Amino acid sequence: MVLPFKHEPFTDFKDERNRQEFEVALEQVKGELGKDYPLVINGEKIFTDDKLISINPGNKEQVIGKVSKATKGHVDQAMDSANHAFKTWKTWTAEERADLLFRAAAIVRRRKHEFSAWLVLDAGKPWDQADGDTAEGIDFLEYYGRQMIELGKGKPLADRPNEHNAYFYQPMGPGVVIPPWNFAFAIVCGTVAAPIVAGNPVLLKPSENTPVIAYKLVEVLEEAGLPKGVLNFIPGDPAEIGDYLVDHKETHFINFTGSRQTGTRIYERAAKVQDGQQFLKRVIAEMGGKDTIIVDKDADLELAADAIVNSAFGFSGQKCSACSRAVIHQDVYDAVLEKSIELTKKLTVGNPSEENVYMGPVVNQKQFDKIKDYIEIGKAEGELAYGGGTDDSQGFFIHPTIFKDVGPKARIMQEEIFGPVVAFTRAADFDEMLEIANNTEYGLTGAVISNNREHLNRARYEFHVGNLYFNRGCTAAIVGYQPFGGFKMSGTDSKAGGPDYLQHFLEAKIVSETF
Ligand SMILES: NC(=O)c1ccc[n+]([C@@H]2O[C@H](COP(=O)([O-])OP(=O)(O)OC[C@H]3O[C@@H](n4cnc5c(N)ncnc54)[C@H](O)[C@@H]3O)[C@@H](O)[C@H]2O)c1
Ligand SMILES: N[C@@H](CCC=O)C(=O)O
Repeated sequence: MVLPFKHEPFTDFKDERNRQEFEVALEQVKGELGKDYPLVINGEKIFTDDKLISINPGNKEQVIGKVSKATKGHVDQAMDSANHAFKTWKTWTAEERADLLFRAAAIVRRRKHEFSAWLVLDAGKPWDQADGDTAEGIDFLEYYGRQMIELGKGKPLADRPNEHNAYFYQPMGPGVVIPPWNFAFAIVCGTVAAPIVAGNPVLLKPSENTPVIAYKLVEVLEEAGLPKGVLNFIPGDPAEIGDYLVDHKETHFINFTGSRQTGTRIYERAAKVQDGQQFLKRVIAEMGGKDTIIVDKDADLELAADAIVNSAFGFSGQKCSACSRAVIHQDVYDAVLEKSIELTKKLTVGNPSEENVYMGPVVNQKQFDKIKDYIEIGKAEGELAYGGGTDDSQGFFIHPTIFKDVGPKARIMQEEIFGPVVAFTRAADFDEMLEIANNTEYGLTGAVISNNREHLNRARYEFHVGNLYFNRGCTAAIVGYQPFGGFKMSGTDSKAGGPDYLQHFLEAKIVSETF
C-alpha cells in the first residue's frame, strides 16, 4: 500500500550531530570534484572533447566538474532513442512507473546530505537552502508518483442504457526539459519526473551553470531501474542546441523553467509547425517574478520585517519567488524599515562550502555584474538604506541591500534583479498598496502582512499573483501544500507540485461503446 504523501522534513542544523554529518558529506563531495561527466543517450555514456566547466561560485578557482557538450547530432540521436523507448515505456502501468519514482526518492533520501553538499558546491547554496532543495526533489518524486496512480484510474463518466463511456489518460510522446540553475536539484527532478511518470521519454538539457547535480539525478533514476532511452542527458550550449531542441518536429512538449526572455522565445518558436510535424507542441513555461510583500497598518511589524528580510535575502534573492518590493503603509513605514535593517545587519555572508552562512555567493560573473549595475541604478532611483557592498575577488559575493523611498515605477521596482536587493516604497492606504503590488508585468508570488480581515479578503481576489501568502513570507512553497506557478509574464501557471500538474503531459481520451 502506498502511504499518503507527507513532505520531506528539513534538517535542523542547530543540532550538532546534523552539522557534523553535513561536514562529512561536504568533505566527501570535495574529494569527487573535477571529474569528467558524459552525455547519456539510450543508456550509453558519451564523452565529448568539448566540455562545460562548472565552477564553485563561492571559489572561482574550484572546478566542480567537466561536463560533455551535446551537438545537434546528439540531439537527433537522443530523439531517436526517446522515440524508440516510448514504444515500451508507455506500456508500463501507472503503478509500475510510480514505483520507479518511489525507489528513486528512497535512494536520494539515503544520500540526502551528499546531494545537498553538491548543491552547496555547484550552486553556492547555504546549507539550509541546499537541504530544502534536496527535500523538494524528494517531494516531487513522491508526490507525482501518487498523482500518477490516481490519474491512472481515469475519471468517471455517466453511462446510458446500452452505452459505456470511459475517460482515461495516455502519454503524448518524447519532450524536452529545460530547467534553470537556481533549484538545481528540485526543479530538474520535478520537471523530469512528471513527464516521465506520465509515460513520456525526456531529453534533459540542464543549465550550463549546474550540470553536475543534474547528472546525479540521471544516475539515481538509472539505479532505480529506468529503462534506457527514457531519460537522455544532453547538456550543451543553449546558443547551439536550444532552438534546435525546441524546433525539433518530434518534440511534443517543452517543459521550461527560467527567465522571461528565454521563456517567451521558446513559447513563440514552439508555436510554429515544422515540416512533418503532426501535432501541436505544448509549452509549460514558468518564468520570472517581481514579488511584493504588502505591510498593512494593522500588522505585526516584527513578523513583517522577518518576512521581508528572509524572502528578500534567502539564497541571496536568487528565487523567482524572492521579495524584491516591500510596499508599506505610511503609518508603519519607518518602523518596518528600521526593523528590517536591524535584522539584515545580523545576516552572515560567506562561502557555504567552508562555513554554514546565511547567504552565499550569486551564481556567476554575469549575475554578479548585473546585480551590481542594479545597485547603481537603485542609488539614482532611491536612497541606499543598507548594504550595497560587492566582492568578486574569490567568489561572487553581494551583500544584502535595501533601498528606501523608491517610486513604484522605478526600474528596481519593475525589473527582475534576481539578487539580494529589495526596494521599499510607502503607500497611503490599502487601495494604493494593491495598485502598486499589481503594477508589474509579473504575477508570481506575493504576501500580505495584515490583521485586517476585510483587507485580506480583498487581497485574495485583487492581488493578481499565482501564489499569494497571508502573514508569512512569499518564498518556500512546498510540494502538495502550495502548488507553484504564476500569472501574467511569470508563465503558464502550471502549478508544479499540485494535483493538475501531470495533466500537462497527458492526453485525455474518451472511448464510448454501444452494446
Ligand atoms: N517560475 C518559476 O517556477 C521559476 C523557478 C525558478 C527560476 N525561475 C526563473 O528562472 C530565471 C533564472 O534562471 P536562468 O538564469 O537559468 O534562466 P535562463 O532563461 O537564462 O535559462 C533557463 C534555461 O534555459 C536554457 N536556455 C537559454 N537559452 C535558451 C534557448 N534559446 N533555447 C532553449 N533553452 C535555452 C538555459 O540553458 C537554461 O537551461 C529567473 O528569471 C527566475 O525567476 C522561475
Ligand atoms: N518554489 C520556490 C521558488 C522557485 C523559483 O525560484 C519558492 O516557492 O520559493
